[in-house]
Amino acid sequence: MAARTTKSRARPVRSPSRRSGRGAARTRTGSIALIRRWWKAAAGATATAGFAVWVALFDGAAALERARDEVLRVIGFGMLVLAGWAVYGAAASWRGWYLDRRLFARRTAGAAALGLFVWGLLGLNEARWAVGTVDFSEVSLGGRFGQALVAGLLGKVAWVSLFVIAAVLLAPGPSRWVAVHVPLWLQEAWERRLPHRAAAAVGRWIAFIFRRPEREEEIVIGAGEFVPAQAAGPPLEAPPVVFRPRIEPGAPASTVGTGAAAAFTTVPAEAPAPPEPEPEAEELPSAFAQDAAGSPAEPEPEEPEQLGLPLETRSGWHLPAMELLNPPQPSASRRHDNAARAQLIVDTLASFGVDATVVEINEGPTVTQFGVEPGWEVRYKEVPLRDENGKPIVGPDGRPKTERVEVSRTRVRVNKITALQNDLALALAAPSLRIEAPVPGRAIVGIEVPNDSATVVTLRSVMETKEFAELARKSKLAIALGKGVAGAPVVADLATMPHLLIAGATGSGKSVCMNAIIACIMMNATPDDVRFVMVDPKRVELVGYSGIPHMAFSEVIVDMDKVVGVLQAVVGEMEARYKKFAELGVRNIEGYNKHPRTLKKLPYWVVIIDELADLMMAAPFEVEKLICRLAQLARATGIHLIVATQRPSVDVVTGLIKANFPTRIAFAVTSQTDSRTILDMGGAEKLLGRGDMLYLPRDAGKPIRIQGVYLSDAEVERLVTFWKDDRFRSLAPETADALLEEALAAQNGGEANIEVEEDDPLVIQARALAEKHQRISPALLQRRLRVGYLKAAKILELLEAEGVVGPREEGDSRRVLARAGTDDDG
Ligand SMILES: Nc1ncnc2c1ncn2[C@@H]1O[C@H](COP(=O)(O)OP(=O)(O)OP(=O)(O)O)[C@@H](O)[C@H]1O
Repeated sequence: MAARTTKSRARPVRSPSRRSGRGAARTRTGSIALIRRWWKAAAGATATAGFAVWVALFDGAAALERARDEVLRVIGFGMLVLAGWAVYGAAASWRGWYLDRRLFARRTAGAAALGLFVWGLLGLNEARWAVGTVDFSEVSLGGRFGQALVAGLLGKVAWVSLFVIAAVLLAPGPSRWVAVHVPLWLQEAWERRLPHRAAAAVGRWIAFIFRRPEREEEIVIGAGEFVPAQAAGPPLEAPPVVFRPRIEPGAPASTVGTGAAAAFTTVPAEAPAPPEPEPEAEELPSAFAQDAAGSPAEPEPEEPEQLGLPLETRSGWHLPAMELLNPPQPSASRRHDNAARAQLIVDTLASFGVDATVVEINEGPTVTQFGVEPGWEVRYKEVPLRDENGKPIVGPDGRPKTERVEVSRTRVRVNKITALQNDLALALAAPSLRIEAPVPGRAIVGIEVPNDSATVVTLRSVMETKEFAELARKSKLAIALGKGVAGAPVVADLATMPHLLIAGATGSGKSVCMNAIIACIMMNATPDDVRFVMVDPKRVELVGYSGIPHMAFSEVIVDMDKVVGVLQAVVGEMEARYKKFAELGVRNIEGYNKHPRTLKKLPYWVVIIDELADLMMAAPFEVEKLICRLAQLARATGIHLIVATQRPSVDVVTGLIKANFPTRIAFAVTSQTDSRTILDMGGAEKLLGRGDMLYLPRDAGKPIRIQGVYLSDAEVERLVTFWKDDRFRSLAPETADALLEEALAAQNGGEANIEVEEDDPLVIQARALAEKHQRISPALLQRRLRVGYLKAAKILELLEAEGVVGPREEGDSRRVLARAGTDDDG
């Protein structure tokens, strides 16, 4: 302050010289001021002009657009949230909400959470809109910020939590109500099995999408002729639909009955087509017909590989190409409506008070399996309604009002469904129906309903599947059996079976099955790998194979006299193999073939007997003994038996034979007893014939239903021609005929040693038998006198010498000459 006073006092002091030149100085100062003013005016004018030019050149609209786009890109329509918050802030200050600090804090936090939740919701929405240069499909309606709010799983969890927080803070009352009631709703939904059903439906839907095998082209047997090939039909059924009864099965008895009857009238069930006559062998589909009309003799292998196996083996053998077999043909479209049949099944069950739903439909080549899930058996009770004083409430009609209350809830028993088998067959108008309860490994009951037309499963269609290819790579004895009820291929390894018993009524498909097994092996194994021993008493089925290099003995055995010798020869081979194994210290054929000291690999032997009943008639004791011996011991030596019979009675398929053949195939049989004889359980009597079979694998508790593969005679012929080709002549391995001759000689030698005296008690009994019969045969003596074939033949020779019986006639039987009996048992 003092300094400022000093300064102001000092200012008036001026130099005398300055005072003296005041006029000139004033003139100079005025011109400088003028220059300065001009300069300022010029600068101002220049700046104004520059600004005017800049304004003239500047594109304000574009800049604004850029700014708007940038804002939209970053916050998107989240600006609405910002606006909402601003409105909330204005309202809070206007209304003085901030005065109640706790309420204000809660509401503010709630508004913030709600705003962020809405912003996240916008961030989830990647709309196909664009504003200016902003594409919302890239940045979302919530802009980048909205997108960031819901990024990743954690972001989404946090976003959902924001909603909960907002709801709790802004609406605590309703939130509490929801929190109390939602668990109750969930509990009820759980009790009604809604989540289970939803999960099952989703699971089935996924399974339906991913599991369904590709529709293979197939051939269809139509009404007496093969239906011409058609393009693949419509999808078998819509994605999983659960069929529920249209009537209430759990309702009190009174509601069932009229309800069921009413429901049946509306079911648009289609009447199944009338049974179609058997196709004639000549009337084969296009591919088959081509064969009949003289197909090219033998197609040259085009593919270098088949099933991943080299077509040419090291020893010079060639394996036949797949083209030798008939290609799969497209299947015909079905006329039946599976959805209607499923509805009919649940309605029929419901009409008998059985609650069930069809949860799965599997259409196979011959039958369609409806997977039925048993429902609940609910018991109700009528309880009188009472007012708050405990008095019964009376209705307008004067009767006490009642309420229906659930008393108990139990699962429907499976045998309630199986007991309705005939009623279901009636409702579906199905010729026969089989129920598999439960389907192994599944929580459903399988109701198998025949299709209106069967589809032929060609051998090639199963051999070309990856299941078969995988097995064939591991085993030379891989077999394509057919397709299951859901159309999945079924393959098996004969080496692990290790023996197979096939039984079924005549015309059910046994021979086709055996031919398919043989063909399958012939397609994949050379004579160095596998050899066949074939016994065909019927002289029709297997004789066509004679001459192929796979035969262990050069002929197919048709003569019953040789059967015992053949079986003994096979036993001899088995024993010889065991000796070889012992020398090398190995335990089985695999060990022997891999052993470094093995000079020549041993081939597998497959012994095929077409009619066991004929063998058992000819020499029951020897045949049973030898077959059981082989079945028990031959497996390790690589000898496997396939035995077929059309007489599945206990005298043919004896307990001993059954015990030694754990793997069995039952074709259609006439009675449940026959089915029990083969499989130890019923079911085969319900089969439809023509390749429809039940396959009981070794360790399985239950058989699998399969439509067996079909092999035409022309295919067999082509295969046989292939293997009989001259180019293989030099390679043909030695047969084991010497072994057979040795066995037969031993059998004959044994015959020479059998002494039969005239006063032998057996001869006396034979004479007594002759008195009772008009004809007599060795088989009769074998059965009645319990002797072997050779002894029986010797006794008959003695009786012939005595003139009691005549000479041997057709079928080994002899006429009784000494006197005429009463019955014709021979
Ligand atoms: N897998 C199959 N697919 C379609 N049709 C088949 C199948 N198997 C057999 N068939 C039909 O059934 C008919 C009889 O079959 P097959 O000759 O194999 O019966 P079988 O049981 O051996 O009779 P038999 O004991 O009298 O010899 C065949 O001609 C064929 O038309």
